[in-house]
Amino acid sequence: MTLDVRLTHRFPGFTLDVAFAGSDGVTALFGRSGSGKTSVVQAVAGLLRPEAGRILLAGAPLLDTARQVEVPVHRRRIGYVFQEGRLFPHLTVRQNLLYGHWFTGGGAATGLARVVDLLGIGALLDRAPADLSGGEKQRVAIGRALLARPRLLLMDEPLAALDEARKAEILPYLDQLARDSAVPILYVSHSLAEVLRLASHVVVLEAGRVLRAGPAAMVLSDPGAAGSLGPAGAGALLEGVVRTHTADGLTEVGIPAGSLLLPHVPAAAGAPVRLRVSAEDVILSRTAPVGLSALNILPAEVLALEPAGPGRVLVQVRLGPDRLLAALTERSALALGLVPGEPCHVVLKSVALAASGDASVWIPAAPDLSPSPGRGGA
Ligand SMILES: Nc1ncnc2c1ncn2[C@@H]1O[C@H](COP(=O)(O)OP(=O)(O)OP(=O)(O)O)[C@@H](O)[C@H]1O
Repeated sequence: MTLDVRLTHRFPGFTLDVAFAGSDGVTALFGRSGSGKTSVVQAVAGLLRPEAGRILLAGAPLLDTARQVEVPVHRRRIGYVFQEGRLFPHLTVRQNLLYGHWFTGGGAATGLARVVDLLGIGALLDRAPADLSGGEKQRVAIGRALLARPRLLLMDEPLAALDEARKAEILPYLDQLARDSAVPILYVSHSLAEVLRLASHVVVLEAGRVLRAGPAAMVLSDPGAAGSLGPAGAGALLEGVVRTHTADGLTEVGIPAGSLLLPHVPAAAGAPVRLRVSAEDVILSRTAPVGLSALNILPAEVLALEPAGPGRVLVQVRLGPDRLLAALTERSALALGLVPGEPCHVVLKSVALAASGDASVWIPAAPDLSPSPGRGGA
């Protein structure tokens, strides 16, 4: 099921002008505070009527201002999960979960059992919302949205109100949801860690416009998106498979360009993993380096060089079918004589696990984009 969004809208001092297509799985809307993420989500939900635009879900219009089509909010069958759960305080968890059903007339028993299992909320069914932790409330809110049998789930910073421990508690459920549920998700976040873990597609918004959009790995390794992703954010997202665990406590992970050694990854051989390399953790060499302590050295090819602030360049290289960014000083790039098309070697100082097919695997934190101080200055 695809989502196709094209809209323009003016607020005083801010113009939203975006066009992008979502994908199956999770499409992340990523960008600084005030870049327009919530406005886009509200337009898709039908809570904001854009001045002009067309929004298609699975080819059918939710909105088409040129043809005066506007499907009312309650007919869109879109689930919306907000920052804080917004459960009905006077209803139990079970009643909250079934609330959406009363409108859609779905097969309550089977749907409830599946959603309760997916989100691990079986023990909470008879409790009142006041007796739940923040993470549990969010899981119930997600369950309620799913039980209304939505065609699309909108999640606007669903973890933003939670502390790190609660985020870590709920992320595996979101992972599972992204993998198991047939419902596509439009996920708003300015946390790169969440985006890297969950998203198959990323739309980077900047000042009301789409800066870059595409598969997560392409956007992360695109020098044009680096300014919005932050200095430690850009780099590469590599899909790999656990090959073996070595006797000295490392894990060998196969990626299309070869294999990488990581600190022990607690996942079985054959498990898919998503790896994250920050552009700051990549060294380039023209010749195969010798006598280095780094474990991960792979042949690559220079694709492009982009200025990245005073005295800095971002070098995009091809690593097998993958792309990767290296942040270098201009001086190093000149000294190395890096030009597009030339072979080189990448030395990876650090590789982090961004996600694992095994939801129980510990995921190290990736840097977040801190919200900028004021709104409207985007
Ligand atoms: N109802 C409104 N009236 C006037 N301006 C608005 C309104 N809603 C949003 N804006 C402005 O539109 C811009 C985008 O806001 P929006 O909430 O969509 O951004 P965002 O990327 O979701 O931000 P955040 O991450 O802080 O939630 C901001 O400048 C905001 O002040």
